[in-house]
Amino acid sequence: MTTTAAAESQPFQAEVAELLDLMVHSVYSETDIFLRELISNASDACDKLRYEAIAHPELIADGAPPAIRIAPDKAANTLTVADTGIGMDRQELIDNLGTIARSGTKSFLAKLTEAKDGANLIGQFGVGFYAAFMVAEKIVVTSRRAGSDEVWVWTSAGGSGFEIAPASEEDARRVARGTEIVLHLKPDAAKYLEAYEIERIVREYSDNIQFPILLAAAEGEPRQINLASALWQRSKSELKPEDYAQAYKQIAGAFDEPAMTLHYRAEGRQSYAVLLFAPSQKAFDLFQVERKGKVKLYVRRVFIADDAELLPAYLRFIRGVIDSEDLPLNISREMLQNNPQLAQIRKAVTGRVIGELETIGEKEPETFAKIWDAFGPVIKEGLWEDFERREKLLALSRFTTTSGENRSLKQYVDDLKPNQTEIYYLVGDSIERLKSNPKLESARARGIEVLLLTDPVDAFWTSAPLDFGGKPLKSLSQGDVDFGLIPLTDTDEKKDEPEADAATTIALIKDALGERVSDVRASQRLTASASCLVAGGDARDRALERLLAQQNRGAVTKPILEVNLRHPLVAALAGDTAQAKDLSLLLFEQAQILDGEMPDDPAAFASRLNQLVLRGMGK
Ligand SMILES: Nc1ncnc2c1ncn2[C@@H]1O[C@H](COP(=O)(O)OP(=O)(O)OP(=O)(O)O)[C@@H](O)[C@H]1O
Repeated sequence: MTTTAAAESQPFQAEVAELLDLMVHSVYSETDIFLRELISNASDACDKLRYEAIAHPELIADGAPPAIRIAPDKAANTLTVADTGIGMDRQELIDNLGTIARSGTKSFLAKLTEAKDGANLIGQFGVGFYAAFMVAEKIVVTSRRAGSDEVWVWTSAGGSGFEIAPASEEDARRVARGTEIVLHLKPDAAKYLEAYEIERIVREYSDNIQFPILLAAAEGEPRQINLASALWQRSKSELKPEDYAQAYKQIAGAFDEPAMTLHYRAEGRQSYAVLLFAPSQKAFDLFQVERKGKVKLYVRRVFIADDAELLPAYLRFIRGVIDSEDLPLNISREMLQNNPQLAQIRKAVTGRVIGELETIGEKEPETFAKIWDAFGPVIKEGLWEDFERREKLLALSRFTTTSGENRSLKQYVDDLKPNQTEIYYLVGDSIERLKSNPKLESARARGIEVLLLTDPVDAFWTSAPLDFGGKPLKSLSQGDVDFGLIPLTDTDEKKDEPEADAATTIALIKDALGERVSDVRASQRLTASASCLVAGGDARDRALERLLAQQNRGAVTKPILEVNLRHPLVAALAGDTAQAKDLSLLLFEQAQILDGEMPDDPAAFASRLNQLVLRGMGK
């Protein structure tokens, strides 16, 4: 019995209350995961104790090895999961089991509300401990922080809050170190009291937990039901794909299958074991500002840190473990950043990951397409950040182009048109919009492939001068393009239409547009449309400018208006000086709209258009 005299009620943080409400009232098919989450927390707690004990060996002076104990009690209808790990003091119980200290919680909850089966999302987000409320109507957590005399009891039946109280003597005696979690099961969760069910779940989800998991059923001695070895230390030959899949799910807390598994041991100047995975599904927090990595650092099987920046930020979707034989165990988390040995490991492992992705790209294009689909926009951040590996990352990249999907630059270069010396691209918001962009017309008439780039990061990496295989990348909305030497394939291009008089027409338009543009010139890009806007040769691409302007970073420079001298509207302009100003403005505004921009004065645009239409109708 716990003493209730000093019990204190505390409310849950609003997000927790909302989450619990969702868990209790929605029917999730995969309730089994609650056990995985509790075991994973228990294992983390054992990891943390081992780490703290390096500097404070007195914490484990009792000699009790870290372990996890699962005890079903049919008579009491309770399931207990206990560990001899780090434990929690009063404040930690309040903070850790009453709040969710994670950015993105709000948007996650909104998604969870919409989703039919939230289990997958729960896995992505890791609601962790709270998953236990799917099967329990009441949870009692008794915990002793390692080295402390105090033991505290946290009790909650879900709802809006929990109680916190000091433990009774009896409870305190029982919990010598670590955390004991007692689940008072809901009537429909009685199956979790069966030893075979518990064993099944542990085998399925938690076999690779490093610490022994003991099952203490009513009859007989407690027995170990997991393998309790660090999988990454085992040799590849004894492991099956299922073992890896399970290790991935357990290490990453994920539900999907790994799309890439990389397991090796480096020997030489440094020895370390590497077990890394690429998920096949996107994590919800991939684009958060912190861009934190998720590869765990171990030193000789002892967990050291969750995010030791073992890979560059553009590989932050990779999950897994690196276990070093050489780093000092007492390396502080602060020292990790400047450690030269770690820098070497980082460099070598980054190279291996990229190499493995290359191999998958060549040998298993379908798997690679999955990885690229989920993480391409992240990998492309490397084109901007990792100068050293830019060439390799460009070779890895896949693009939607005017010729198809999932095209590599190698394929692009293999299919160059005669006399084509550049790789063309266009940056914009959506593939559909880009496909109808007039700037593609002349390229299309020559069968020239154009990369259609729609990820926000595309505007950035393309702003640096780049080439692939000696062919520079060139934007179709920036500077001059000259397709003159590339033969036409589309005979529709109106080569023999009469051209408007260039000098007069351009002078008229320039005069009409004044300060709106930096220049007006005859276009090489257009065949069917009348006009388009481009950036000057040394100005930023217009898509990047728009993006920066939206974030109030950098002013928008004046564009260049290109006109198609064979277009009847442009031809008409020179012959009708009375209407030249309206027609010029219309050419400018049309071009803005085609780029996804609003004309500066939409009402004036509409009225101008109406007048011209009426005139055309002879009214
Ligand atoms: N058995 C335990 N021993 C010690 N601390 C624990 C234990 N269980 C939970 N905690 C603490 O409570 C926190 C919240 O746990 P919870 O499972 O909700 O999320 P998490 O483990 O941080 O996230 P995730 O589930 O995504 O790994 C943990 O970070 C840990 O600090």
